[in-house]
Amino acid sequence: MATFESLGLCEWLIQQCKQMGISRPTPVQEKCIPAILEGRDCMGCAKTGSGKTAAFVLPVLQKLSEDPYGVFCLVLTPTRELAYQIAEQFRALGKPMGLKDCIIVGGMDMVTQGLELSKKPHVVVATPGRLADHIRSSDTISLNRIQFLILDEADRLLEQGCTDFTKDLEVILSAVPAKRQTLLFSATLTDTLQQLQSIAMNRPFFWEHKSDVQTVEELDQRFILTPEKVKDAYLVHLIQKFQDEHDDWSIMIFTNTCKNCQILTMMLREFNFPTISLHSMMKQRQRFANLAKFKSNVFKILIATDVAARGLDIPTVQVVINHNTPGLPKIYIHRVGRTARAGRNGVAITLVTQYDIHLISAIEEQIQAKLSEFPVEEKEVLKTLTQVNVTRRQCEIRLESTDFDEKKKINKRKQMILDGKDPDLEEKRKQEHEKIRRQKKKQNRKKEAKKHSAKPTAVHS
Ligand SMILES: Nc1ncnc2c1ncn2[C@@H]1O[C@H](COP(=O)(O)OP(=O)(O)OP(=O)(O)O)[C@@H](O)[C@H]1O
Repeated sequence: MATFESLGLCEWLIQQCKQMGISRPTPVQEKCIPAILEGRDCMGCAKTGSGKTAAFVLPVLQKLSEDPYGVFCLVLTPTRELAYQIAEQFRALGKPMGLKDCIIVGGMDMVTQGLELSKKPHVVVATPGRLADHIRSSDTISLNRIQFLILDEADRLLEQGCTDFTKDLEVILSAVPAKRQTLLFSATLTDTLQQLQSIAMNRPFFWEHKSDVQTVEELDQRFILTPEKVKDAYLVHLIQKFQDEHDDWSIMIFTNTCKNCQILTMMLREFNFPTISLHSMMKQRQRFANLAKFKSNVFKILIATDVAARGLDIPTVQVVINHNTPGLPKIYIHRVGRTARAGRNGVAITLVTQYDIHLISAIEEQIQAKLSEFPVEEKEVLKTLTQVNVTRRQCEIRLESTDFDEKKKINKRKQMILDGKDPDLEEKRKQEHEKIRRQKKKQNRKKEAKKHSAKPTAVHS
C-alpha cells in the first residue's frame, strides 16, 4: 500500500496531512501526485468524495515551497462556494509555509479583489466570469508567470450549461503562459475528454478510477414513485422520519428552480424543520452565511438548486433527496455525491413521477446500478397530504406578494447586458419568434382541419 512518503511528498506536508486526519493516500492521490511532481499535465477522473482536491493541492504546495512566488497557481472552479472550499484546503495544508491565497468570485466587491490580486498571492482561486472581468478591465493582473493552471470540475467548466464559461475561459487562457502545468479533475470527465485535451496539451497523464459502478459503494440509492401532487407530502414525511430516527443527520434536498427552492424552504419552515436554502437568486453574502450555518449544524436541512450539486464537502450530510429527478445522469452523480464521502455511508432518495421514469432508466444505465424502491407507508403520507398542499399554496401566495419574480427578471436583464446583449432587443426578438410560432401552429391546425373535411366518408354496403 502506498504512503505519502513513497509518492515523494516532503515531510512537512505529510505532517500537515496527519494533523488533518489524512494519513494514507486515496487511489486518485496515489496515481496523480507522482505524475504532477514529475512535471506532467494531469487529468484525474475519480468518484465523488475520493480526495481529488488534495490530489492537486499537495503537489502544488510542494512545488511552491521549493520556489515561492506569486502568482504561482490559478485554480478555476464553477461555483463561488467551491472556490472558498478549495482555498480553505490550500490554506489549511499550506499553513506551515505561510501561504497567501486570494479568492476571486462574482457577487463580491471587485475593488477589494483587485487590491488583493495586486499583492501577488501564491494561489488564486476563481470562478471564470469574475476573473475574466478583472483581466478585461485591468492590465495590472499578472497571471503570465503561473506554473499551474487547475480546472476543478473541469467538464462543467467546458460544457455549455445554463452558465456558459467558454468565452471567459478563452480570456483567461490567453492571459496565462503556454508553458505551464495543467491539471484537470472531475468525477465525470469522460464526456468532454477531447476538449479537455486541447487545454492540457502537454501529453497529459490520464488516470480514471475504473469501476463498474460510477457511484460509491457506500451509497444506498433509492427511489419513491409518486404522483406530482403527492411529492411534497412524501418530502415532509421523509424529513420527519429521518429527524425522528437520527437527530444528528443533515439532509440536502435538491430541486430544479430557485423559486421552488424558496417555496420549499418556506413550506418546511412552516412544519418547524430547521431549513435553509442556497440558490443563485440569493445575495452572495446570504449564500455564504446559509452554507456556513448548514455546515456548522445550526440548520440540519439545506434546500438547494444545482448550484450546490458539485464539489461541496460536508461530512455530516447523511441523506440527499432529489425533489425532482435530474434530467442528466451526470447531475444525478454529482448531487448524490454530496453524501457517502470519504468512505462514509449515505442514502440518496429520488422522488420520481410517472413522467420521469425514462430519466431514471438513463441514470441507471449511466451509473451501471439499479435504484431500489424506498419503502414508505403510503397511508401515513396521505394523511398529511391536504395540510402539506395547503401550506405550500399559502407559501406560494406569500412569495408572489414579494418581488421574487421581479428580481428574477432584473437578474436576467443584468446577465444579458453582461453577455453583451440588449435585453429590450432580445425581448422583442422573443416576442416575434413567439408570434411566428403561433401563426405556424394556426396554419397547421387549419391545414389539418381541411384535410379531415376533404376525406371521403366511408360508404358501407
Ligand atoms: N487521503 C485521504 N484520507 C482520508 N480523507 C481524505 C483523504 N484525502 C482527502 N480526504 C477527505 O475526503 C473528503 C472528500 O475530498 P474532496 O472534497 O477532495 O473530494 P472530491 O473527490 O473532490 O469530491 P467531488 O467529486 O464531490 O468534488 C474531504 O473531507 C477530504 O478532507
